[in-house]
Amino acid sequence: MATRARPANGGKPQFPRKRSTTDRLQKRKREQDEVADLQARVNDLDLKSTTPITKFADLPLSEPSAAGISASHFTTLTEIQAQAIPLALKGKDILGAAKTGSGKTLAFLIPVLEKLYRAQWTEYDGLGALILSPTRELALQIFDVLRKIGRKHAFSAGLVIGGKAGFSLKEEAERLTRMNILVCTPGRMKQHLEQAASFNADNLQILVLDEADRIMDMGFQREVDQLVEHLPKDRQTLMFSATQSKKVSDLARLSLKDPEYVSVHEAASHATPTNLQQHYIVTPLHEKLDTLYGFIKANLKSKIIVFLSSGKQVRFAYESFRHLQPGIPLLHLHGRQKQTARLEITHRFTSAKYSCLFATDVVARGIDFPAVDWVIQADCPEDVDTYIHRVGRTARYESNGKAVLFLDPSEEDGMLKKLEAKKIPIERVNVKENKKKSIQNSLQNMCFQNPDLKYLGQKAFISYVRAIQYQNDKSIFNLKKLDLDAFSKSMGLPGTPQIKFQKGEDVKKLKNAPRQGMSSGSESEMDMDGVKKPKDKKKDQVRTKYDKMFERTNQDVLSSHYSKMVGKAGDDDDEGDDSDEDILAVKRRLDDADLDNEASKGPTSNIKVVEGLGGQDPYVIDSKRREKALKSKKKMAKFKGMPTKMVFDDEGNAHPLYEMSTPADFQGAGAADEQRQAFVEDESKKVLEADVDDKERVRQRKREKKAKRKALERGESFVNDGDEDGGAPQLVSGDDDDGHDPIAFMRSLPVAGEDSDAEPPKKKAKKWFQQDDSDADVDEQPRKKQKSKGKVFKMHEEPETLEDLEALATGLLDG
Ligand SMILES: Nc1ncnc2c1ncn2[C@@H]1O[C@H](COP(=O)(O)OP(=O)(O)OP(=O)(O)O)[C@@H](O)[C@H]1O
Repeated sequence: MATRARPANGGKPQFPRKRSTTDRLQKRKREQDEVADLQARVNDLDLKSTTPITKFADLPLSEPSAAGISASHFTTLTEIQAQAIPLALKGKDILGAAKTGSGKTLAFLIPVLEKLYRAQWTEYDGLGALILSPTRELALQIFDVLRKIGRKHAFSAGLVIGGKAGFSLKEEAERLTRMNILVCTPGRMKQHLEQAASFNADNLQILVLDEADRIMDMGFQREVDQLVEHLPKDRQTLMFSATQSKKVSDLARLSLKDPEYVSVHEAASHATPTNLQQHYIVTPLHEKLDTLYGFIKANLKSKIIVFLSSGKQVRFAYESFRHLQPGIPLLHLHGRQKQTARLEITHRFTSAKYSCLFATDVVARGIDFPAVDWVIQADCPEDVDTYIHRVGRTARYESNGKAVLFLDPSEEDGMLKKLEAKKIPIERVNVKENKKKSIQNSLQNMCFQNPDLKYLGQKAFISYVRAIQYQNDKSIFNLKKLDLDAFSKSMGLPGTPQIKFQKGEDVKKLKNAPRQGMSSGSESEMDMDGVKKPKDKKKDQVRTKYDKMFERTNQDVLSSHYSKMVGKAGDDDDEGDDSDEDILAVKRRLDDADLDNEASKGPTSNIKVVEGLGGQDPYVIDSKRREKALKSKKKMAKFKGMPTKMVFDDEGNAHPLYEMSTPADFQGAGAADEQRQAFVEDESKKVLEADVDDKERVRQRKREKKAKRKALERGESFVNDGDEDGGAPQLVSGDDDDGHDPIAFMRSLPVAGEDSDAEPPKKKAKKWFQQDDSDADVDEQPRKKQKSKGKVFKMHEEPETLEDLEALATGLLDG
């Protein structure tokens, strides 16, 4: 423990000597000289020099920046950095384009720090730099890099990404008034500028748009236009993306002045990194999940991102694969999860060695997960730009990576033409016969046992079909060419869900309307060809007992009978998507609320009569006590007596278990003995069927218990997702905005590297696919060489909640 030395002046406390005015003036003079010298070096920079700058040390940078860069172990400039930084230091507006993973973040962060340093920006000068990112994850990542390289500067920096777990707008605004640099998403920033009176950006020196094409597209159009109105026109503007557009309208919207277009890879033969191997597989839609599962099983010792088209697709794939326990930690990420869950999952995937992350395009752009081996696009991307960004999550900087695109036969021609036109080198491969695995039966089983999973599957199916229907590029996406019945079956669903579409929707608009879901407005509805109604199908198909039982359990979600019964649709959809309500949101409800309603409809006197349920005597409310009793489920249960068992026919109508037939019907149905015989046979068959069912359930429990025992024997912590008695695991969806406990969800997540899902593979996985033309195996490349190079992105001391983030935001950048 450190001890304090006795002061030499006999114990009198010593205070630091107050700096005299002369000292202060001298210090200020020194700083001004330094800045003047720096500015002179910047002015002397020869942009046309034939010997380009290759080292950070050769750039005219301030001491704090140089120290921060060096402490972050960056020494050599990447191409985009070498070209963009000198121009930006000279104050030019820039449109920067370079392949994914080529170091664009530093290309704009260094000029930001330098601009404010040379302007001798202080805490009293307010907001000096604004950096916009299209997603929260990317904003956080940029903020993180800023903290690293800006650690020696004295600027304050903040992260403004909104989210429910964060501060209120007012609290956030108070903190933001003290910030010099803000990294933010456009929507939240616009809110601040409009609603927080104390907050202004009148002094802003520099504006940066990362993933500029995305920020400028119609999804953010309103936010960006309104935000820009609050910014001074005489600022510097930097725009970067791997798929940069030079749209004149965009430049005008941002009032760029003679921007320099820096496109380092424009002349390159390919638009994607050279160290990226790209393949595609033609797999019919109904085999997609099988192919995906087969792929994951064959690559257990890998870090994989699987892109799917919607949050619901992601959740279904994640939940169903989780129950199949492929032997690799599974994670999932989509935009409707709570902020804390998103951060937690990002963090886990970042630090995982082997893991498979199912994700939507929320992580398609900019995110720098270290050492990703594979990017799988299980759902075809909406356009080539999205393709480029998705595959860019691997093969970053100097590391290698592989990408596989799954295409339905109907998508193949259209997509390949588009990829070719944008200089994407992609090769066809086929799945090896012995690596094919059908999981349809397992999924069917799981959906049968777990209505939540089936419900999720139905929603995933609907969201997929809707996404295809609303895709703009009809040369690739054609709903009529997809076998939707087979797709639904492959997901383990009992029938093909019926879907209604809204006319005249635009997919981008829908995608960017987070809380409005996929439908909007009051446009008329139409049924689409190719999506059969379950009823039509039933007629010409022999239905098994399983089909019947599926349909029966289906009633809580799909039958109109139930919607009539409860009168109102109440969706408990965690994703807040009301678009499915017409078909999916019906909840079986016959509770106190109904009784309340009934009571309120009673006679006008103060005696109210509630009809007894199931033909019971009416319950007379003639006193306060009785009225109160009405609100107690327990008391009413006594009054209700024994429940009556009802059965539902195929149309969803309820009947008593045994119904009396009329004498005419009875006589018309044949001799009494024959009827009795038929009845006995029928009932015996049902008992036998139920027996098979029960046995299967018992077998399933035994399997689960065995798995649990084995896991314990191996010394792994076993996460029991199921109920106490070993029943089927239930979905835990607390990660979403549905008010469930997110912690419960997080605990159910496999922990990278030590997960119960993650049985260590017994054998080394073999190559999973073969090349189309030669039948030769595609080499499984060794994992990235880069890992040992010390450039692994770490979020060790990183904030995990918005509170943490904000705590950081209020601090200075010094490390
Ligand atoms: N000069 C450098 N030296 C070494 N590594 C670098 C350098 N510049 C960037 N990197 C590393 O390269 C990786 C990719 O950088 P960055 O995230 O900035 O790429 P990007 O071009 O923005 O990619 P994307 O288009 O996907 O957003 C990061 O891990 C970063 O740390």
